[in-house]
Amino acid sequence: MTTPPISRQSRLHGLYVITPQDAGDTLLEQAAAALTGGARILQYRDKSRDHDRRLAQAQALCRLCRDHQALFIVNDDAALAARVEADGVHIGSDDGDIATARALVGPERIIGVSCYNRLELARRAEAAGADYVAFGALFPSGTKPGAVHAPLSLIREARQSLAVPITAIGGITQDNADRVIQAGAHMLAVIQGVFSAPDIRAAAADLSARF
Ligand SMILES: Cc1ncc(COP(=O)(O)OP(=O)(O)O)c(N)n1
Ligand SMILES: Cc1ncsc1CCOP(=O)(O)O
Ligand SMILES: [Mg+2]
Repeated sequence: MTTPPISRQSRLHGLYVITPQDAGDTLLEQAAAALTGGARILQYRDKSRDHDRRLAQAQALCRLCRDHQALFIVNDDAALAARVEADGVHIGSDDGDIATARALVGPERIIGVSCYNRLELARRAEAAGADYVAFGALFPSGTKPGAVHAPLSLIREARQSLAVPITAIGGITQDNADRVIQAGAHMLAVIQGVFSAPDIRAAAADLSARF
């Protein structure tokens, strides 16, 4: 009897790093450091409209994640996720609906959905086929200063009422990570707390060790 393959969905746990917009030529080097440190999931988040560059960077990051046995998620763009054969896509309220994303990425890939500070959005996302939900910003975020605030109590409440894995995002650092995990988050999504650290690999290793 052959062992069934481990699903992507079962790997939604641990440090989830998101690439910084300003990485420039060092994008791959920075991503490699975070993955070497232990990040289990990496999201390509690029708000530019440079299609060719986005495609090339997504392809390169996808290969890098495969080499590190990490999941690769594309932000906002389900068509790009499908094109580069990423493990999934992350969508928010401006990025189309779950049914459209599912039609683009197919039944097996991961769809993550931003639910901000609203549990009812998460319940609806779960019912519509989301594979994980994200709440935040838990703490003030230098990357997204205008992000709506989600309290830690929401993570606790969500953990009791949802079946899908929960990601926390927004201002997560080595100083507050333990509280977020204790509240019930399966994943910590982090940009500056890893990529603005003096030693990216060490910051990722420290945060990964909290799980
Ligand atoms: C893991 C994760 N959680 C939340 C977000 C935010 O998504 P969205 O609300 O669509 O905002 P942008 O990131 O697109 O500016 C995310 N990207 N990843
Ligand atoms: C994309 C996003 N959505 C809510 S906060 C945030 C930014 C997270 O970045 P950081 O970890 O630097 O606060
Ligand atoms: Mg988005």
